[in-house]
Amino acid sequence: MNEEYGESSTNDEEEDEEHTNPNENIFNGNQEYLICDAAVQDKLDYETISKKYEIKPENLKIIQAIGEGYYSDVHMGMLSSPTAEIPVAVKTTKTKTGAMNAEESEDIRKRQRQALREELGIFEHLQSSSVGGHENVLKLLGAMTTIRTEFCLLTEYCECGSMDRFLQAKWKNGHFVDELVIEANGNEQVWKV
Ligand SMILES: Nc1ncnc2c1ncn2[C@@H]1O[C@H](COP(=O)(O)OP(=O)(O)OP(=O)(O)O)[C@@H](O)[C@H]1O
Repeated sequence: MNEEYGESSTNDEEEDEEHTNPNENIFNGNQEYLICDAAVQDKLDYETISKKYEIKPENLKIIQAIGEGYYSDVHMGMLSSPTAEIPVAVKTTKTKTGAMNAEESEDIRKRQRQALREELGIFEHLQSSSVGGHENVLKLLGAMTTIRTEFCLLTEYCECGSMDRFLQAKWKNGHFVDELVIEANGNEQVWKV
């Protein structure tokens, strides 16, 4: 998405509400847009990181929560493209900040957005042709960086979840060794589970 947003009202109470239903909190049409006279630091909070990856909110449908990290909640969603619906993992700031008050809550969310912004930068770099990209590197499929309440990054959805848990489960079941095979891939040999 690469739109110029006009001024809109900012409701601090709304922003600091702790929601119990994750799907209610994100992408619920409750958007906050760029305030033109915001401090420079605040403006940075809304700047488009990458025009190439920016998507429109209406093209993303959140389906269900699938995990959480230290800085983020992760949902499975469907991204609409002109030709297809693509399953994606959607990483957002956390629904519950655990903050004691509104100010603290916004501070925490700012740090979470910063962490996601940095992650997005790394992802973008890894996709680039100069680095080469790789079939085993998670693909970045989109991002929303200009709407504070909908800040998120979208990657391809991995049906088996996180690799560490997947491998640990295999190890515990004793399946790990049996399922490892080497496949010839041109001149290279690649491990396949
Ligand atoms: N692309 C994906 N496909 C499927 N599940 C995912 C995907 N990305 C994340 N998850 C799920 O969400 C969980 C947390 O995501 P992730 O591992 O990215 O967080 P983290 O790196 O630990 O968090 P943070 O960056 O906030 O510290 C994972 O353990 C996994 O279950």
